[in-house]
Amino acid sequence: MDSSAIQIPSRLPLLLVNEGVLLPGSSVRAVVETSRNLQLVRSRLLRGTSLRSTIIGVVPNTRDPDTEAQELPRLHSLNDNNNHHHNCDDNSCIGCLRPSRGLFPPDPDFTVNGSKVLTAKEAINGIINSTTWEIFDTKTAPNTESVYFANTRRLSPMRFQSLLYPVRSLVFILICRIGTAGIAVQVVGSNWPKPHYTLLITGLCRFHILEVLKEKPYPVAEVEQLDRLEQYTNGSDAAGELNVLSEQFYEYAIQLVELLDMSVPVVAKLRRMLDSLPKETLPDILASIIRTSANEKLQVLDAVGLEERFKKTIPLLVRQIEGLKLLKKTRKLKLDDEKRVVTIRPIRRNNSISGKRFPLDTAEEEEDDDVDDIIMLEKKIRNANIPEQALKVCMKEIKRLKNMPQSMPEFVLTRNYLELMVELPWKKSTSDRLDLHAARVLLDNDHYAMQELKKRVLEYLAVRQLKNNLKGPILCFVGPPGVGKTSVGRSIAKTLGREFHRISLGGVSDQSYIRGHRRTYVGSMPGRIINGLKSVGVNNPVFLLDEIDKMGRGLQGDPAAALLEVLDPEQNHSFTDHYLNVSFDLSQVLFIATANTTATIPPALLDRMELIQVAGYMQEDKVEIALRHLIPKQLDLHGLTPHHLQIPQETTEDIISRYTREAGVRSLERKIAAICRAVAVKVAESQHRSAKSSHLPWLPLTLVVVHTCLSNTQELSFTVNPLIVQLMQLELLKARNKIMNEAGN
Ligand SMILES: Nc1ncnc2c1ncn2[C@@H]1O[C@H](COP(=O)(O)OP(=O)(O)OP(=O)(O)O)[C@@H](O)[C@H]1O
Repeated sequence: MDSSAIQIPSRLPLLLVNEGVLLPGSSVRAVVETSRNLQLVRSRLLRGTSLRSTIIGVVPNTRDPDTEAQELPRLHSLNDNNNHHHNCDDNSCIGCLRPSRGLFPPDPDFTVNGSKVLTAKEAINGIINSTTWEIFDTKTAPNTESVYFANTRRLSPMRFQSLLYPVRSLVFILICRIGTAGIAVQVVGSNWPKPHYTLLITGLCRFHILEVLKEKPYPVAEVEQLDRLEQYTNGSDAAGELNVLSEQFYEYAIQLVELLDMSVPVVAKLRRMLDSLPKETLPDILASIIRTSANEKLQVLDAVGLEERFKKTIPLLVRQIEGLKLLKKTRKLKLDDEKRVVTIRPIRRNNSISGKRFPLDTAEEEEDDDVDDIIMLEKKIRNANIPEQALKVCMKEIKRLKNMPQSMPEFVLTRNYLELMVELPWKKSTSDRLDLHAARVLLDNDHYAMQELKKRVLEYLAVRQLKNNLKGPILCFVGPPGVGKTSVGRSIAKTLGREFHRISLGGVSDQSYIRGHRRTYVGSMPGRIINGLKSVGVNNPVFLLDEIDKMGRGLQGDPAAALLEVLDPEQNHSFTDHYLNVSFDLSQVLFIATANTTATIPPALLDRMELIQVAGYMQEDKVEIALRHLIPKQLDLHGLTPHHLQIPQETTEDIISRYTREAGVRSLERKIAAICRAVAVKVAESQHRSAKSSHLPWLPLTLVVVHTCLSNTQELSFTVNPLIVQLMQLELLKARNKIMNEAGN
């Protein structure tokens, strides 16, 4: 920005900023939430209509008081006698430099000259170096009139010295009165958590406060614009040195840019700026770009003289260049080390991958890892036995992935898709164990009764044994809840030695549940069939489509229609999931469906299935099922053994007749589980005692217990290990009484 062309108003409203330093030619965001600053935004920036009204003076390192009642920090402490920060009786002391930037509290980190008492020479050198200090003769004339050298920057060093030498007992006070005039290019307001504005301000030029005109509702000051071109070009003495400095600075700036990655747009822009902008503006711009502390920026801001500004920024620039060089070197060493150690990863960067390098941060490392990952993924795809058509699609996607920046959301989507493709069991299957005799034994062991169903299942298995690739009917078990339809499905998988996967269809009303979403959807996923195949890891599992009669039909398509394709042996060898978008052969999958009724199954679906009715059980069947299957199963599930709990046949009958009313045995199983839980608690409590009293003989004790674990308080009899009885205090009492009575009789 050519500051010579800028003419700022002579009166500027002041924005007091405690954090951040705005340098001419750069932009900062400032949060405005204090009283005077808020007033400035509201009455000046938001109301003003002209371009001039958007120009404000930004005074750095100055805290605006929270309320208007509090006093404004001194922006211009010309008449301050008390600022002398120590009582100096030393005759050799001609003055003190207060290391504050003039405003309160003093900034302890500001160490231009330190807070020490200066010798005359030091003081003069200090003053000559800085063009922004004020000199007070505190003893002779402590008032504003005494500010004789207020605007010292215009004085040549020689003249300055001659003015200083005759003066004794001076106090030098460094006052921050340099600010940056800036244009507020954006104002964003919010009321949460409290009213505040965020301003985006672009710096125009430095200014110098001459006088604060008013303090309320916001400070306005008479200012003098500082950055003017004639200041740079005039003064032929300095021009030679200035030229050298500016050339030197330019070279360093070029060096810095060369260390950065030109493919990053901001860097390319900076490179162009270096050539097109007047060299005088570069220190400010670069100081705001490179890594500098707030204090360093303040020092650059204070350096009104161009020579001084170059001198202040060159070391900062050099420091940044050295830092970048070191970073590059260490990164290179690290890469070399990796190459040496990991010999199995010879290709670190595929030529076809457009390398986007960000040497300033860790992006490069991350990207390298990513490139490795993609190469690994490609390898996995090639080894995954994927059919030709699907492989083509995968390779196309891999190609896209390589050219895609990893920050793109699609990168993750494509990667997930490819990982699914790798994981799918395209050609992986288990070999069937088709031994009819063993199958019969297994089915009998797992399930009592169900003769009709078992017969049909065995027939089905027999046909499969004879004809291996049977495009068989889909079995559908229909019967009331809890009659063992699901568990027979599981047994069939076990008999065949296949993986088992249950897909619950109850309440499903969206066809994407079966067939997946198209990948264009946000959060798209494959359907349950493909998901199931991925989780079992083989292409010939037993899929149990549970509750097929309870599918709904919603706005998102009919899931039953999607199932038609899945269940039709003529079609399902090329089932296409929307997410996958390539066909998958489902012909090896054994589908079994279950339903409570056929009334709600769509006819087209019904037509594709062979129905096997499973009737409800009689009381005797239930007792047998409980004794043979449910009680041992529940004991096992609760970590109990018959040593802990025995439920006699009469009790089981009692539970069935008094506590359950159902066609199946699910409720019966729940009651048995409730009893097991109650006993399990006692067993757990007795564990520490059991070690001591394990020698106790088993007593065949019939105990009458009122089991609260059952829903009402009918009396049931169980045979429980006396060890547990000991802990069931109430019950124990009753048991003792009973034994006593029996003994008495
Ligand atoms: N004949 C049987 N032999 C052994 N256990 C059985 C028998 N019938 C049912 N069960 C048991 O009953 C419980 C419930 O069975 P399952 O969940 O298979 O019922 P379902 O008919 O699928 O019910 P729903 O229609 O509600 O899904 C299971 O623990 C199962 O082992």
